[in-house]
Amino acid sequence: MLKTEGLGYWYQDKDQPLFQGIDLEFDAGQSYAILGHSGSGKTTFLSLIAGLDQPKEGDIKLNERSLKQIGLTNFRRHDVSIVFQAYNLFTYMSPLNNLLTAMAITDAAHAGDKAYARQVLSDLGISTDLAERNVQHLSGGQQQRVAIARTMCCDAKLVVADEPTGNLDEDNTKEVIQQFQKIAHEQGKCVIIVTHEPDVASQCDHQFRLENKQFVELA
Ligand SMILES: Nc1ncnc2c1ncn2[C@@H]1O[C@H](COP(=O)(O)OP(=O)(O)OP(=O)(O)O)[C@@H](O)[C@H]1O
Repeated sequence: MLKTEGLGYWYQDKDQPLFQGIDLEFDAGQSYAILGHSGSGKTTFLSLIAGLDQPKEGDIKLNERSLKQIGLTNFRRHDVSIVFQAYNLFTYMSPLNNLLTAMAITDAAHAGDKAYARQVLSDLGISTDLAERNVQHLSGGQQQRVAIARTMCCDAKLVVADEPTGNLDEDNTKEVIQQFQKIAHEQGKCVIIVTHEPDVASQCDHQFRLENKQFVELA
């Protein structure tokens, strides 16, 4: 589904590329973890496949179409959904309105469907009562579940997450990873997660480590 071809990136003020010549394939219905030491370039890689930045070398293709051909704005709106460590919800809105807004912005099939949004939230343990409160009244674990619900109710087939469990305790981490597995296995989406935590990575279907400018697949 998503392919990188000879992908390379470097920041102008650095004399070395972060990675170069990267050929990877990510399939629908599968989850992938990207590990690597701090500063190795994991977030940079994620920002390229999320269409937030452009490669210096090589190409990224979604279903054989280059992101350049799709157009980054179009790609970001319809094809990719991002989950951040800091949740990045609209903090002045309720969980329900966060989902409705995301569905409207991305022209999702369920746009405007309040009952559907409530059901997705409820499946993730966000009660009808919580769904109507301001998100700032929710715990970190609950806010991350709202962020995941937002991803689930949008139609983007690619889901990328940057340290999604970085702020969560053990129980919430387990819950969140289970939800990502559901997104991959039940919704048939391609899930790519950057994480520092080997325990989190080992629950994904595939693991890569970014080291020495290359991605090495772990057994
Ligand atoms: N906008 C930028 N300009 C210049 N250098 C940058 C920029 N963003 C990141 N870097 C540098 O690029 C390298 C890779 O950063 P990146 O955030 O991708 O690493 P990471 O593996 O995600 O790190 P961490 O695990 O600590 O989040 C680091 O040395 C970082 O300082």
